[in-house]
Amino acid sequence: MNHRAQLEGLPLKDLFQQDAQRYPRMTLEAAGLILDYSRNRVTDQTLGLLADLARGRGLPERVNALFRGEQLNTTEKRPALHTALRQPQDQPVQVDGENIMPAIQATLERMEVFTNAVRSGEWRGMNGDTITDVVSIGIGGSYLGPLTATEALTPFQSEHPRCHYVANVDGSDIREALAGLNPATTLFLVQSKSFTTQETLANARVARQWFLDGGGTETTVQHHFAAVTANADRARDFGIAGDSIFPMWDWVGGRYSLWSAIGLPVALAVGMPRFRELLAGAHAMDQHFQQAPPEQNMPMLMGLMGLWYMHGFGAESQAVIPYDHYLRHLPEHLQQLDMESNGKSVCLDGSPVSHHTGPVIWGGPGVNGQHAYHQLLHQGTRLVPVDFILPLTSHNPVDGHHAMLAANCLAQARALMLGRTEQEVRAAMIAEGMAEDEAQRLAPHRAIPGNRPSNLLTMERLEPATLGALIALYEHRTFVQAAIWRINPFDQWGVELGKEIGGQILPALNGEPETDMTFDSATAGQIARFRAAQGSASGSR
Ligand SMILES: O=P(O)(O)OC[C@H]1O[C@](O)(CO)[C@@H](O)[C@@H]1O
Repeated sequence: MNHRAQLEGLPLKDLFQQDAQRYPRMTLEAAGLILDYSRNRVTDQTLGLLADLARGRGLPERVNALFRGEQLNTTEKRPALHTALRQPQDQPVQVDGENIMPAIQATLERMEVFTNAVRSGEWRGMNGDTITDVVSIGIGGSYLGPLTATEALTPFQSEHPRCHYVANVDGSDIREALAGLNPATTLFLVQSKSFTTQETLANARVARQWFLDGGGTETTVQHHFAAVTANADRARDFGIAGDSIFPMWDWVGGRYSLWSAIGLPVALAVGMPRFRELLAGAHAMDQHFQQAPPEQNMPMLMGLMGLWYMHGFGAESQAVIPYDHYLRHLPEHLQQLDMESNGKSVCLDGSPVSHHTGPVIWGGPGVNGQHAYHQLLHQGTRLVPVDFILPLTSHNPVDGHHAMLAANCLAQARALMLGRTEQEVRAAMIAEGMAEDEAQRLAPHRAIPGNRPSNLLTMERLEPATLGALIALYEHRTFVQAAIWRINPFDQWGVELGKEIGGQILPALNGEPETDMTFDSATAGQIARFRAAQGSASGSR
């Protein structure tokens, strides 16, 4: 009998009954985070087999290669050095024979000067006013990481500047963001590694026009626009002063760029010392990832158990459910991080993979989800492994709320694990006075299979360092799975085709006469429908 089949006969609740030490043994602490992985369908033997798999696949060597800056992004011939952005200056990292640490430190220092100037009120707007609001314009990795971190660190934010985010090329997004803002006291950060992203440039142009319409001039644009980009020439062409352009580098992937100057809105919101704590927390997780053996390595264990569920039990998704209001954007960030990284069908050598790759990542804040999708987690036909995340203390200890929140979180993990048999349900209903035949009829509906796995990640308090460690943990978890599958987690060619076709459709929607593209009948039909709607909308205005 194979190991997976053996586990079928060993439900989680029995594993707990047989072994009083299961919880302490399957609890691991690193970088301020505590992972309780005892409610997973694993035994010591499973974990040993998974660790053997990791070693057999050369995972520890791949991790060292990542940190050394080897060109792991083989299709774009680049290293992926987000870890260098958060490591101490005295440890050199070479890219093309050059130590990149001085450039990273110089950028952090420039961020510090800029952040201090804006936060202290020394940086003045066009009329000599201090900056009250910062609007970050960017999308994908130039948006989700900073948004997640800014929200997560709300308790550490000063009153000013307030941070706003615009990502979507939907007029409603920017219109809502600008409503109520004063052009004289607003600073825009145009965040784009490439400075070619259509959505970001379209929003930046609207912001610029809004500023000019609000009394700004081509000269005072300099006081109100800064950029973070690896393409400084294009930012300068947009009219942003060289002093206000912060660099990024080819060796930082968009979805791993929170730690670079893309984190500037976070630094503006919480101050540079807090931003440095975020980096330090991520670095602590990096060290753990590099140094701990697979059996005691948090990102490796999480990544390997994820593989176990996908390949052993057919799991297609992974839920991430933070029981913390301030972490409500984390699932969105992890969605991009994991799905843009590991949504791949070929191995590093170009051959097709022989199995599924990245799971669908989804989730939302607990307790809200309990009243929405948890029903499927408990009684649906699919196995969905869950990561619960719970800070042990609250920034807002309102009237016993935090104990209620924690009770719900622990209850979900326990209920998923225990379930309730038909027999138990029937006996309980009869004990409450229900007629036997009615209890018999209802029992299958009310029985809950249980044996559903979850991790519980806790931390003393959600603060910059623990947040840094948490996000780095998921970055490395993603890397672990990619390394075992031998896929490239650092490119994203799949998003290009949509961008290209969007570029062909836009002129047709705008009715540009030179459009000679022929489209399939569905696309052509929808273009005609869209154009007709614009015609009738302009007629009715
Ligand atoms: O920072 P940029 O170059 O504007 O790119 C934004 C995002 O677009 C993508 O290339 C594709 O969605 C992401 O990887 C990236 O984070």
